[in-house]
Amino acid sequence: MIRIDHLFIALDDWQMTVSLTVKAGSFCALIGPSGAGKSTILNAIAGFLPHGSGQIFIDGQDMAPLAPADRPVSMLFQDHNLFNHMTVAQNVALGINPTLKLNKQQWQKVHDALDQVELSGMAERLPRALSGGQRQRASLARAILRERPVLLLDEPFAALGPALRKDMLKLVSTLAEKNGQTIIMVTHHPEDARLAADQTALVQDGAIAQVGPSETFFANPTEALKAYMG
Ligand SMILES: Nc1ncnc2c1ncn2[C@@H]1O[C@H](COP(=O)(O)OP(=O)(O)OP(=O)(O)O)[C@@H](O)[C@H]1O
Repeated sequence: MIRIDHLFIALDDWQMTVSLTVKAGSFCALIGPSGAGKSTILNAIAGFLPHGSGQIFIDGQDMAPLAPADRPVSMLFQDHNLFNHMTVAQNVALGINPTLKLNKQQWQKVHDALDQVELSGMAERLPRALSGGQRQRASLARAILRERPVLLLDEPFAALGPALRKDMLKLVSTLAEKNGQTIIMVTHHPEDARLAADQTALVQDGAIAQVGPSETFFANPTEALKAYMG
């Protein structure tokens, strides 16, 4: 379980205070206007942002003393996930060992992960020889391979067309379920939340304006959600 408890963050003159609980193994979508603080929440969980008061717990463990690399978290961004000078397999292998010194068994894991995202035929290609969707699948393979209990997705499929985005959402949900991972995903598409998320939270002006199970969330909109949805 992820528990964010009265987390306070100040960035210049912008401030945010957030509390949010995400059940272990579930999928939470963060929606909301630009600049509301969605990415800031993910960055705080990943340890990229120092925070003031408040706490973040993952499976009961306080994240405060842990450096980003030691947190039980993998993060996937909209782009810039892959190194252009490395092959797809090498990029995925970074998830196991940043020095790329892998034994035979570990390389097998890399190829198994590529298999899971249906990229096994492209292991030796450079990222530039992949489509946008294939690149995101390679990034996803690396995130899965790291076997961290929490997967943070920051608009990972925003650049993809609607059909491909839907496919990627299904893929990420299926793989996370199989691997028992908890997901928090930032999206600008409420339909993505409806489709894939167990729980949705509306982030607005540095606070959670509405949160609940996705099936009832959109059926019972607050004024804030009505305004966001237009
Ligand atoms: N390093 C920083 N220094 C100062 N202010 C920042 C910094 N990073 C973000 N902010 C501000 O914090 C606020 C929240 O930003 P954040 O990126 O979390 O929003 P968001 O909801 O993810 O927006 P978007 O949907 O546009 O990506 C914004 O007002 C932004 O300008």
